[in-house]
Amino acid sequence: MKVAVLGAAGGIGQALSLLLKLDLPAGTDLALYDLAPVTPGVAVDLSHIPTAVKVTGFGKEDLNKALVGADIVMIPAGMPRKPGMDRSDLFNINAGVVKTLAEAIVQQCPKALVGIITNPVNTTVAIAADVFKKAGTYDPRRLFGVTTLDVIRAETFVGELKGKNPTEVAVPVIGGHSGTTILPLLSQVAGVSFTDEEVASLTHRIQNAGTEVVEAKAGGGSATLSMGQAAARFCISLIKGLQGEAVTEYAYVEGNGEHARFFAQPITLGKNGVEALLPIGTLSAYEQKAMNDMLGTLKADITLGEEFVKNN
Ligand SMILES: NC(=O)c1ccc[n+]([C@@H]2O[C@H](COP(=O)([O-])OP(=O)(O)OC[C@H]3O[C@@H](n4cnc5c(N)ncnc54)[C@H](O)[C@@H]3O)[C@@H](O)[C@H]2O)c1
Ligand SMILES: O=C(O)C[C@H](O)C(=O)O
Repeated sequence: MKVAVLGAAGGIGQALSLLLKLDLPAGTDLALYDLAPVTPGVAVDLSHIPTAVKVTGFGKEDLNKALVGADIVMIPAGMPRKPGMDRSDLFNINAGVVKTLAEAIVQQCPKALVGIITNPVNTTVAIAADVFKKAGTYDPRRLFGVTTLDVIRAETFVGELKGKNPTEVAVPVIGGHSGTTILPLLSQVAGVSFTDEEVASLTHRIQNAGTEVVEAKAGGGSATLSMGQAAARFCISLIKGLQGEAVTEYAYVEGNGEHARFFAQPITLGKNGVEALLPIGTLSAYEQKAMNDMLGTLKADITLGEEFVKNN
């Protein structure tokens, strides 16, 4: 098994690579790629941790070598937000980053499972999909926008509010990964109930949790450590799926198009990536309205990515 991390020297990339060095199955090759000159050093640093995962660093010129034969590619490459910015403000820089990396994946590992972390996820996933489509290699079962951070945040905040161990709380989060497109389904959380006020304030907090971190870091970037953990959890689930275990996760995937071309929903992972699209279940009136209200934004974000690939 080979896992490549693109953007491996960044805040998320380093946290993710550390967790993968610790948690990947013995014998896995972990390839770290980044434009930053420190990348080979990050790999050497990690390689001193005594696990049976072989870490190799690849510098600027060696993207193809990092990708060749990869089974899974995780992409946290690109600019993070600063206070006052929306995720969509990252489009101008990050669209080109994801397009370049997707084009290299087409050449080196067209069958890899690809997890996109780079923002704006609502749009960058559409970019990767259409680069793959143009090249004739697109398989919607193998491309994921990583929205695990929304799920773990929702679990943390519900656990805090209700005095429960967050590891025992499960919160579905559907839609997309920005502002109101992040839609937690609090009506489906087992074993707890919420007042209308709690639903409104928790929903708002989950939707704005990224901004909470951006503001707290005061210009020093966005979530990196919690995102590293979320991405590692998702990557390990992809690995388990490849090994034949049926694992359920939430991710932003191209499903049946019922709500939008790409939509974060529950999926079962297996040997080919998405093995089954699972239903989102029954929504409360509050959630149904929130979904109706945000679909226009989500669809516009997706169209932006589609147009970018068409025109570049
Ligand atoms: N999906 C999510 O839930 C989620 C959560 C947090 C952050 N993010 C996004 O993840 C991205 C990375 O965030 P970060 O905090 O790690 O940023 P960072 O600036 O710390 O790291 C980004 C890294 O990407 C590298 N990079 C830039 N262009 C590259 C390219 N073409 N090829 C390879 N590497 C390249 C940079 O050299 C840098 O090391 C941002 O776009 C951020 O908005 C997404
Ligand atoms: O908020 C951001 O810009 C980063 C990320 O999307 C997050 O949710 O933390």
